Amino acid sequence: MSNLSGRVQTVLGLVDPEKLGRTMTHEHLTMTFECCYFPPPQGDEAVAANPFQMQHMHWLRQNPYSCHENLLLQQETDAVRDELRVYKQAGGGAIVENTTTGLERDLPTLKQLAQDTGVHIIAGAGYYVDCTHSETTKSMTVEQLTDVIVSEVLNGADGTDIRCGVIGEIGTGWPITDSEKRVLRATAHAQTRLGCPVIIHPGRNPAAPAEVVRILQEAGGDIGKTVMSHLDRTIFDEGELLEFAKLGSYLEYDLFGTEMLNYPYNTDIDMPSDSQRVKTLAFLVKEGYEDKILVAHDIHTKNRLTKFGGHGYSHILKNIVPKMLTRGISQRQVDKILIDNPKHWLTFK
Ligand SMILES: CCC(=O)NCCS(=O)(=O)O
Repeated sequence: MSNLSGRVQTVLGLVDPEKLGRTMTHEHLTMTFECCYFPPPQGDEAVAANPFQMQHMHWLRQNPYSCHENLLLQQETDAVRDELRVYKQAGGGAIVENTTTGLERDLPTLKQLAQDTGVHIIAGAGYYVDCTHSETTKSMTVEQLTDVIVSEVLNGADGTDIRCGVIGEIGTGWPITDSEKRVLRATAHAQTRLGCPVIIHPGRNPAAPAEVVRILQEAGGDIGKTVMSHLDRTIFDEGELLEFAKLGSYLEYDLFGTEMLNYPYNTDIDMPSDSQRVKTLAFLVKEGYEDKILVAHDIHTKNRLTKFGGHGYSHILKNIVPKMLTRGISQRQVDKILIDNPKHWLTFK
């Protein structure tokens, strides 16, 4: 048994899982999303170049990826620090920071934020989607990728001694590329060696989550200790959702606060509203999946910070939980979703 067993690994070291409290399992505190820049609608170039004005707030919410400056969350560490203090006051205890290689992960900043705010921060190991894989990453074998991921958890990442406490978010697209498949296999191998939590970013297709699970399973991964992120923009049909849920992963609704008409990365997708998300959670609870649900905001652009008129990291605690309680989800079930499920997922075997 390793010294990680039965513990959660934060950027400040190992902690007793009981200490986490309410946990958002999919956030970003410092990163860049330049890899996913999407050109603005024709005629909107001037707004995109000068977005942070009151009269442009609605445009920015509808077109968050069409403005370079909005994608640079790493410029807002002071605002994020203030927000984490608000999150703590609102009853938050921990945050899983999902920034992996390809998104400019910054572990020293995460460590400083944890020290400054008292919020437990758990950092992510591994690689984001294919378009961010370097030539070196693309040329690595599964064994080499596994060694890197294991080392990020056991020794520290990016030349620091700051250790990651989860693998992910591991990025995959649709269809899943060869390089992404190698990273998935390495993730499963590393998970077998470490007994650690894994979290996946699936492609934007209803078949994508199950295909990822198939690849992980074939490589020996522990699906019961794996989170499937972004289900809110991926699986819409209730029957398909229940089919996927049967595979045994955690089911994460992590885009709370995101409401947009035209989702640029796949215009066939209708991004749900927060009310629709709550309805889906109530459905999953009714179907017996209360032990498998996780929630978060996945803040990854500036406009979602309260400094820029956004909902911030406390939106779920302040606004969504009261709504859940009026839609058939009990306080005990809310506590499972916010406290118990994250704790069980994050604890090393
Ligand atoms: C890095 C943040 C991220 O990948 N978020 C998911 C965005 S989306 O695929 O749901 O649009």
